[in-house]
Amino acid sequence: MAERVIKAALLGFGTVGGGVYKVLKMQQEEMVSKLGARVELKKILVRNIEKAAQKTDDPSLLTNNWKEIVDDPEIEIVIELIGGIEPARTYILEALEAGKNVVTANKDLIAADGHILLDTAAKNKKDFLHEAAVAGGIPIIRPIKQCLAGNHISEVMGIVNGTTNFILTKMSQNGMEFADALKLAQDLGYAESDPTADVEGLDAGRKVAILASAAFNSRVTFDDVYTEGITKITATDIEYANEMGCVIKLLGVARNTPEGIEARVHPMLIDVNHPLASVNDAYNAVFVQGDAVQDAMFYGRGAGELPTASAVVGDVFDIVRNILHDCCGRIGCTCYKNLPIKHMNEISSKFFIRMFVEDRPGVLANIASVFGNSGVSLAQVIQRRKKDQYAEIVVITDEVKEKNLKDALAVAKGMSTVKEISGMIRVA
Ligand SMILES: NC(=O)C1=CN([C@@H]2O[C@H](COP(=O)(O)OP(=O)(O)OC[C@H]3O[C@@H](n4cnc5c(N)ncnc54)[C@H](OP(=O)(O)O)[C@@H]3O)[C@@H](O)[C@H]2O)C=CC1
Ligand SMILES: N[C@@H](CC=O)C(=O)O
Repeated sequence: MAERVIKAALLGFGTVGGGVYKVLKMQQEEMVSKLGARVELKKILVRNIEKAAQKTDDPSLLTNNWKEIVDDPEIEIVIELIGGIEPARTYILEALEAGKNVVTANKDLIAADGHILLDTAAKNKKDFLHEAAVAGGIPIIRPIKQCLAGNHISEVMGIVNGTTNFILTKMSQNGMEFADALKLAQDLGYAESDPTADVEGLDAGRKVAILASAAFNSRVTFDDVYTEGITKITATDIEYANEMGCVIKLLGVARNTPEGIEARVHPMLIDVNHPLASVNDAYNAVFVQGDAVQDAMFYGRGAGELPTASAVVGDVFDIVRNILHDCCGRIGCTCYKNLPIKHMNEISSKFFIRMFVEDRPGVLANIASVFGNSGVSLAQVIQRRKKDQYAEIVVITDEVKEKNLKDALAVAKGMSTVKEISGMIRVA
């Protein structure tokens, strides 16, 4: 019997697009035994054909004309790896409407418009798969939607951005400057085309929105997620954290609480013995808590060419099986609930606060009293450096609502004895 060939097109030939091209080549022989068919790239959409020609031994694959792909009935799978909202959104919708299945790693788009893309796929009985959009090479979307479908999931949390984890690791273990560590992360292909998305916590926020929607069966978009990045974390914060037996990690947290869904990304001090403390470099780790499975942890490379391509090609192979069994479109949008989002002000944590205050008797007592008036009690006070007439102090609060902490800081900032509040980090 003739070998079945399934034709696919790649949109974008950058870090991940190049990785997918390589992984498909690496799987060239074995995929036929695995799937009962061969996946063949028929076209690669690029902007600059001359530049892209250096990355392939078959430049005839390259095109800068989208119509050559969307109007080609032979192409059954479109792999979108351009990134960003437009033209990716238009291409994906047109591909689905033209009866093609789609794979993407585009978290920006899914975190904003995932329901529209999934509904369009369902209407056309086509697959829209996006495993690579969260935590790079780690399987997490499929496990949540399929393997853990028998659970009521109450929490998903972890390290979901490789670039910031790489930067924090290099700053704390090698004393590297922020800018140098970021440059290295860019050179290694971990960062987004605009790395602001990584360092300001936006990329992790998008992943938290996607994870929360899948885990809690309720639509959570990027706008629902509180985001804070790592740009304000200094070498001094890292030193204090080390002294306290902690490390600083950028964590994404999604919780399904009786008051609504908590969805947030921010740096956090965690004990060195916490399992996430040893997740370093561009590695990611995600914890899932379900009523039946209880605890599950997923760990692996969260970014980069081949790890991300591994997740993309897994989706492509899944689609090939669905095509062969004529069952595309099996899993559409799983958001059948409409749960409220809990406001950040209502979320409770302990806090690490670093400030410069006048170095004289009574000042600390005054600060403690101001915090106490807003319902914030201080569990620990550390005093270290002195500069002129000022002392740098670090206070660790007891667990308190964000709103109370903000009120206390607003009053403290106005105190004549407080020169500056230099840092505020939540403590796990
Ligand atoms: N890098 C990673 O580790 C991971 C990335 N992702 C996601 O994967 C996607 C791709 O990321 P990545 O490969 O890193 O990004 P790159 O910037 O490396 O690649 C994007 C490619 O798309 C091309 N491109 C941009 N606009 C167009 C267009 N209009 N038509 C055709 N080609 C276009 C770019 O061309 P040109 O070279 O001309 O700019 C570039 O080659 C993004 O959605 C990203 O968020 C997900 C997980 C991990
Ligand atoms: N820029 C992202 C890439 C993968 O999603 C990251 O650093 O995690």
